[in-house]
Amino acid sequence: MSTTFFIPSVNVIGENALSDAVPHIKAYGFKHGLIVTDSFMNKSGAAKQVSDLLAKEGVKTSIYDGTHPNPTVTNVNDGLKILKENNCDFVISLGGGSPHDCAKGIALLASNGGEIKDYEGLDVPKKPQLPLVSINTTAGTASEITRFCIITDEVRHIKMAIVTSMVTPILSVNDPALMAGMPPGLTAATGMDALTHAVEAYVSIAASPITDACALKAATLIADNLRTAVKDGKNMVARENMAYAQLLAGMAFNNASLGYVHAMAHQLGGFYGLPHGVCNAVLLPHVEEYNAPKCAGRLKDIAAAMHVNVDNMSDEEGAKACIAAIRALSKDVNIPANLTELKVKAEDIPTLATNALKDACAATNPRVGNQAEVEGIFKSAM
Ligand SMILES: NC(=O)c1ccc[n+]([C@@H]2O[C@H](COP(=O)([O-])OP(=O)(O)OC[C@H]3O[C@@H](n4cnc5c(N)ncnc54)[C@H](O)[C@@H]3O)[C@@H](O)[C@H]2O)c1
Ligand SMILES: CCCCCCO
Ligand SMILES: [Fe+2]
Ligand SMILES: [Zn+2]
Repeated sequence: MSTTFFIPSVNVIGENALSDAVPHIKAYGFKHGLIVTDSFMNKSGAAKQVSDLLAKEGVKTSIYDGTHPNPTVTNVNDGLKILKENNCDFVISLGGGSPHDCAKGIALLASNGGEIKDYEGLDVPKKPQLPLVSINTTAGTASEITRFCIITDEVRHIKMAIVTSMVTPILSVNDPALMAGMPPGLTAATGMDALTHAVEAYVSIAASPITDACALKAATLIADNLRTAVKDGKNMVARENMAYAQLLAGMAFNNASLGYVHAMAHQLGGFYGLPHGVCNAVLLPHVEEYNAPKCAGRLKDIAAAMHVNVDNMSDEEGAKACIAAIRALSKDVNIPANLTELKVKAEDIPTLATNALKDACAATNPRVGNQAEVEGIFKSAM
């Protein structure tokens, strides 16, 4: 059976990526872009920096800066209104995963019409979204390159996964200078989200030689650079390596998908509005302990990529060493120790587990669990 490898056709990464991306954007010939961002990125002046760069090339911009962390259906509808009022012919997302996903929702409705919930699930939209240029400022969700769009339905308190190549941006920008201002907690959470993407993609039943290469390199770069990026956010070598790491991890999961960590983390995000990366980091060791009987050798490979000496270890020992390395990294970057610290309530676990088993990410987990087992994993993380 063949595999398909989805990524944007143009991806500008590293020092000066933002200014180096401008000629690519100009070449598309767009006239008026909607910048989709959040209030922090607007107040910090980043949105003005982007609009000024484009204005110099004769490209007009309008701004929607109402994106919430875990963007909502209302965010998408509010942004779409501004896009239509200004007759925008393309969309620019500026920020982390939340503005990227909000922008995907806006761009998708601009070309396909209807409501965002109409597109929940796999490959529903018939037409590509309005062209999207994604400028990334966290490292990261890799939403700036993926075919996933996660929108919170604030009425049903669930996160809808819209999975379609029709939401893939045409151009992604990863400039470490836009990431240098991330506080240590955000650097740690988004870095552990990227590690989760690499690990889940590598143990996924849909892994391929291409996604494996991306996942292992991502794990190495994260092991080598995340601690430094958290301790010294102005270390631009660490910031640039984390930008590459999260992009590689995104290339992996965009094509191998994910597993129970994300399926369960999405429920915590939808139910409690908890930060995505933190939920993943707390759940990751517990899910991989559950998965280990089915993918010990794969976890041993991840341990080796994270510079653990597994030469004389069995697969089972290597898997244990991998989970220990993940826990050590999590601790070193001050990720909360458990779900209790995140104020998750034990009485919610049955609902969280039911919804996690329905999440699109669950389908590629290497071990197939049932309600009781997934409840057990949540309980072990409390
Ligand atoms: N579509 C996908 O492929 C995909 C993958 C993983 C996660 N996600 C989604 O991404 C969202 C999480 O995104 P995130 O973790 O990037 O965070 P985020 O976009 O929610 O941003 C979190 C906070 O950090 C701030 N911030 C962003 N960049 C900053 C910077 N450079 N300096 C200082 N502050 C900055 C934002 O203003 C915001 O207040 C979740 O909704 C999750 O579901 C999507
Ligand atoms: C299959 C849905 C993938 C969602 C991206 C990570 O939040
Ligand atoms: Fe996710
Ligand atoms: Zn993620």
